[in-house]
Amino acid sequence: MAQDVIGVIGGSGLYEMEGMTGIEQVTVDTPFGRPSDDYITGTLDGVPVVFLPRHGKGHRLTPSEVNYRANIYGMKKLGVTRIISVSAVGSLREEIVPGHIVVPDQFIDRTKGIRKDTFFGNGIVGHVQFADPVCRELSDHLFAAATAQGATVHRGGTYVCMEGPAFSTRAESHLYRSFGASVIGMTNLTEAKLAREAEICYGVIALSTDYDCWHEGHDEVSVESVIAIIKSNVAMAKGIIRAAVQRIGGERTCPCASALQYAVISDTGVIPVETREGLELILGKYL
Ligand SMILES: CSC[C@H]1O[C@H](OP(=O)(O)O)[C@H](O)[C@@H]1O
Ligand SMILES: Nc1ncnc2[nH]cnc12
Repeated sequence: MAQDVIGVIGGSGLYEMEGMTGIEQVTVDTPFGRPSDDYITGTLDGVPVVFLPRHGKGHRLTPSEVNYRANIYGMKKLGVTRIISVSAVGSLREEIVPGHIVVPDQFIDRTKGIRKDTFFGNGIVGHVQFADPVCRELSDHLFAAATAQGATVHRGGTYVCMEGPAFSTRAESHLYRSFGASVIGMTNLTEAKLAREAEICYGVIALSTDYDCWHEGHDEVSVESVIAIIKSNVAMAKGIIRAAVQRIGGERTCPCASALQYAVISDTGVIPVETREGLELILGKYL
């Protein structure tokens, strides 16, 4: 596939991407195991796109079970340089009404170390910069695309990434509000870290589906209420993706493209052969 492929990771409620043409279902093997599902490759209004449902078709994988490393590695293998993540989130702020879109620019990590969130280890140590965890350029395009589609869009905001799968306690929900966080979900931080290590730009279209459990005037979050909001907004979300892929493209000038340049601290001589081979696609040019 030609360069400059856009990856779309569909979250809860988004298991396929309508409107793609020339589609192929591609099974990808990775040194990190199997991705959530086969990738769907093709074009969306002429733009090369690769689609992957994060939880697998039929929503088979919990947020902790998703093999994020395989998912991101597979995207890299298919030539993806930018990933649009589409996700459902709970709102932690009054003004982020269910049905609104948020394009977050920060994360707080409340995962529990169960998931693998780095390509490093097994004899190679590296530390990428992550102060700005999403790609600013890509996020600007996502904001513009969502606005052009008529959505109410909040630019920036902090996404709390919890482990799940149970939703938060009320005390936790209030705690996250006191942090100044905007939204809560269970997946995006892990993807953002791995995308950064794979030098892939990462940006998020988050659909606010509920007020979690802090809001006295609203029922606490349930799967039923989340799915109801997703269903009534899925056309808008797909419209935003279509509009976004038209805006994105060309040479990358952001720091994401060279995130690994100064990241590796290990002496190249000590890196085991199998580790080196497994990371050739991601790190080969630096080793
Ligand atoms: C169905 S509610 C909880 C579920 O929804 C979000 O999924 P995603 O981020 O893949 O859109 C959240 O992270 C949980 O996995
Ligand atoms: N309230 C919430 N907490 C965590 N993940 C969510 N996804 C959608 N709503 C959520």
